[in-house]
Amino acid sequence: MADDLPEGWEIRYSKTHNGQPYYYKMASKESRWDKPEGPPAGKVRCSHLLVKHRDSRRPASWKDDRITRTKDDALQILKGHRAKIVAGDVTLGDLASTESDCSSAHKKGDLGFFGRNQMQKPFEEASFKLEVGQMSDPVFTDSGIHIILRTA
Ligand SMILES: O=C(N[C@H](Cc1nc2ccccc2[nH]1)C(=O)O)c1cc2ccccc2s1
Repeated sequence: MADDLPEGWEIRYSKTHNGQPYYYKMASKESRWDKPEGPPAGKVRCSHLLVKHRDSRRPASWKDDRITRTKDDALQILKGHRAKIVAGDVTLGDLASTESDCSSAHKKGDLGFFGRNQMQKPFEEASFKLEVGQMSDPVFTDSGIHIILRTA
């Protein structure tokens, strides 16, 4: 699909090879038959670990059908998780698998690629500020409190 090409690339159709599709990058005047790799233009890929609390939009998860912890307790728990990741004791993905209150826990917290206007604004803003490989500070959304890792 041409709508998931990396920044600056476009799909064209060969005039000399039976209309065969090829890929062209205007800036470098590069052309190639195989589809270029890389994040789709304007999108990021992130994983996250979510700790919900009693004021969350949906105070329930695969882990807990009634979440009653306070927002402050959720923040302390999340800071504890973040410290373990920063210390290198565990990866965000592995910790998300057991500790995240988001259903993405079953995919090590991976949310896939997303563009702007797809996630709650605080989550989007934090995600688009991250460099690949960087982890956020705690981010507050209506769902709860997140740490976000940009993976692509
Ligand atoms: O909204 C979701 N899950 C909610 C919690 C939640 N709220 C979020 C807000 C922003 C980003 C991720 C978020 N996850 C739930 O389980 O109550 C999503 C789950 C998944 C799973 C795979 C890919 C995307 C998503 S978005």
